[in-house]
Amino acid sequence: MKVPSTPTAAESQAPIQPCTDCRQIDKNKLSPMYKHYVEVKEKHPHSLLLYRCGDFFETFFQDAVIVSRELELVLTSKHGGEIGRVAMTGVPHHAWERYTTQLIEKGYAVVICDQVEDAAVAQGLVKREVTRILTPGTLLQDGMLKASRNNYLAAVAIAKNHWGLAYADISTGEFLATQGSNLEQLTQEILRLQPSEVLVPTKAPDVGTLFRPGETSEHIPECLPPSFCYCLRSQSSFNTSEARQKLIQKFKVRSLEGFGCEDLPLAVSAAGGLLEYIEDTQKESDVPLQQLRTYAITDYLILDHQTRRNLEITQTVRDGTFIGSLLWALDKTTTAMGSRALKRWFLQPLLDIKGIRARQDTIQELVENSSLRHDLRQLLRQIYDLERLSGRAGSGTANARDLVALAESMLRLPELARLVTETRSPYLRTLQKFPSELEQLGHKLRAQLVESPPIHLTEGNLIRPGISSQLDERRRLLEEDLQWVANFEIDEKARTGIPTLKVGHNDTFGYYISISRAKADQVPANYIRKQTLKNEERYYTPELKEREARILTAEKDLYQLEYDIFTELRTEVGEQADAIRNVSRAIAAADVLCGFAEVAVYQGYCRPEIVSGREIHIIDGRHPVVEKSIPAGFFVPNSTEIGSREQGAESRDKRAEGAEGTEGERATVNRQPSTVNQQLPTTNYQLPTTNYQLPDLIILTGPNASGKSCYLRQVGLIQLMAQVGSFVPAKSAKLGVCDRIFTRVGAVDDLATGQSTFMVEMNETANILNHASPRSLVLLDEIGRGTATFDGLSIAWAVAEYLATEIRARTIFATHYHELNELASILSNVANYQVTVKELPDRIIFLHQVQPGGADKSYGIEAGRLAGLPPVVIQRAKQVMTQIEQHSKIAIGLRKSTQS
Ligand SMILES: Nc1ncnc2c1ncn2[C@@H]1O[C@H](COP(=O)(O)OP(=O)(O)OP(=O)(O)O)[C@@H](O)[C@H]1O
Repeated sequence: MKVPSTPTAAESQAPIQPCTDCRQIDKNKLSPMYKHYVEVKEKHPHSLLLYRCGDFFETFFQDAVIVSRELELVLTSKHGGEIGRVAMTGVPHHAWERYTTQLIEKGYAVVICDQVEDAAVAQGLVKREVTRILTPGTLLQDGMLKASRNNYLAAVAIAKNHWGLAYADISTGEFLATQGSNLEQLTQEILRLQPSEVLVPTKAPDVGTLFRPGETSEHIPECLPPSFCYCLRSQSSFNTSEARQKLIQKFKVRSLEGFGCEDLPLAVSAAGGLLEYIEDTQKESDVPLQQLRTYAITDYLILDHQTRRNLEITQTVRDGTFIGSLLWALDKTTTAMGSRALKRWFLQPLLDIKGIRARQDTIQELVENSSLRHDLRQLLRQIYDLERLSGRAGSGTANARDLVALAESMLRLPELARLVTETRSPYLRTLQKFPSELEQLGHKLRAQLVESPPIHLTEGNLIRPGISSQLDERRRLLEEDLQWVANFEIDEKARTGIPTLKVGHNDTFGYYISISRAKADQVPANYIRKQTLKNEERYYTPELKEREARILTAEKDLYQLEYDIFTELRTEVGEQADAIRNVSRAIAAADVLCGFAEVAVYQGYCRPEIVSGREIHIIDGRHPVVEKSIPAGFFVPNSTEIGSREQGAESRDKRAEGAEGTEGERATVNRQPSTVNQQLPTTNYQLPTTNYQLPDLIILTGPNASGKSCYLRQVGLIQLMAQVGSFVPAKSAKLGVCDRIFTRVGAVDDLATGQSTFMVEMNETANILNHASPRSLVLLDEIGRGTATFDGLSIAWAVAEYLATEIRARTIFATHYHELNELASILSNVANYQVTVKELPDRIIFLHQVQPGGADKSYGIEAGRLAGLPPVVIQRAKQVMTQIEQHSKIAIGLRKSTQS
């Protein structure tokens, strides 16, 4: 048991509560180590400072309070000089990465202040320096990053309604920038990227503050969603001309024209601000970034945050899990690079038909050539994360295991090239050639590094024999000394006649002669006692001590030499980082396409024909996730036909090109409901007189749980997958390229912004009506259900009418308002479809078949019965329904219309 030490005079006068804030204290009242701690902390007031003390990284004062709370560690205290006790908590030095990762995931920045000299030889206070600054967006360490996810650092520059955005993943080197003129777009872009940290320029004095997700500040512009980490940066680092200069210097170019951002001042400003931050945080390492790429948001299919969420691309809506998401069903990649690329592709689907076809051609070749696909997947499995490994080499943070993994992967490249020699498709052809220097480098690394090196770089055992004569010579001398120690044991056993005598070693006491206590009286006179244990006495002799000193020095020199050879190799790899990353991009793409081909074969997907028209023509489509989640053969396929190119659109195009066209082509048609139902509204819109081959808008009705939402999402997912380049779950498909996909599916209260379910629904609907075009695909599920029935029906009617006539977006509108079926008789580009059920006397059977025509019942009460509502409630609901059906005006109207 540890006996508490008697307090010194200073301690007994000190306040009982330990000091938990070092900002206001007199530093001169601190002992030297704490004084140094406070000085370092003053330079990094917004980060948690982990300060190396022996075998621990300690935190003190306010940081100790935070760290103990966040990591659930015991908060203790320690005497800190005249000031008295200081709050303290710490983590073992070998586990710092694990604890730091937890802190960073919680949105903190961490500064590591390590010992930079050997404590054993230090004169006075051990020298310590800041060796790393870790923030959520600037991580490079393998253990801190998720292999299948990019870790983006973003920077924004906002000027009134205009904005610039730059983002980089410093672990993979991607660096991109864009500019726009609508702040809502910036919000959506941030939501798409899900950055780990966003830099915001500010004039406020509190530069450096890191706001954790959910924390608010007047300095964070309102358009930036609160769920991210924001770091305030000085405005000066975002100054456009300085930013421009910084980019020019970094990439050694004359102008930014080649990057496509010479005329995008806000994009340049954000990119410059981002670069400066990387330089500030990565003090010792020069992070290799790829050249800046500029993009426009409109270069890709636009999916807003709600749509990505509703289509459950990366996680499910219900519980936010990966299992059950689209990527769960489709990710058959075998490398971390491929898995990240797949995610990126889904967040930026293509508009360019040629680009889509290039991906399709590759998948097709891999589908047709199954042995190639199989061999390729086998080979890719042996390739490590070249993208991140080369980044770590370039920034000087790679360890020897990283370089061995790099070497093994680079040595697979010739095999990869041989495998694809005969291939025709674009993505495989790029693998046919790779720079020969990479293979040579792979050979060199394999020849020089041992097969399984340790993680630490300063403990030797990194370099193979025969690489450096100097190294070999030192190893030989060290070996001799170690042999001397072994012989010394044998000799001493013989000399003393103690057969159990042993020569041992530990880090604290060095070499010693161990003798059991029973034989202690037999030790020779020249043995000097070193340590007494329960059953053992430990001794040394002057000659053993001398040998120990020699061994220590030899080891130190040897390790240093190995380290130097290693860092030379690492620098050489770093110089090839760009070339390695080019290869890794090609490998990642091939991996994604191989995975798509694999899914296509095993799930029976087809190659969709991508056309320039507006049609969405799917024969026997399936929902890729639902079909995987239910027993094979149980999913009922359904077809979809919407959005043919009507002649009116052609004449509109001609008008746009300057040809004649008159309003005469338009007429008010079918403005009365076809039935004589005066309860239903007429339309105020005009439609082209020409006949539509396919409807633009489908009203989809059907009972609860019949499969409406599933069908709706299935169409969205098929379109999305097709624009990513994947094959799709259908018998066949002919799809026009969409500019945007919108979904409005089952809203939930947005408690964070204080919006009700209905307001969320209306906001989302307004967004769709304000941005959709005839090229968009709009999927609406139960619009208007969050308010009173008649308000809801009226809104649903007006929204459907507006989409079909004013916007003419391809739309599927699932609803329980059967009254909307009337629209089809008023508007020629609207059609009714229903999901069918079979009605038996005592129950209904879900057929999940989508067929022409409108449903007239929702069987909601039946759904309630199946869900287990008490029979008395079901009975009462039936009575109420009968009453409503008899007396509701709309119901009366509908009855009249069917009778007439
Ligand atoms: N085509 C299909 N084949 C087989 N099962 C299906 C099909 N479509 C849907 N299902 C199953 O039916 C369930 C209910 O489907 P869904 O949620 O789409 O119904 P819904 O009509 O939207 O219901 P509600 O109107 O109550 O929201 C799904 O979870 C799925 O398991």
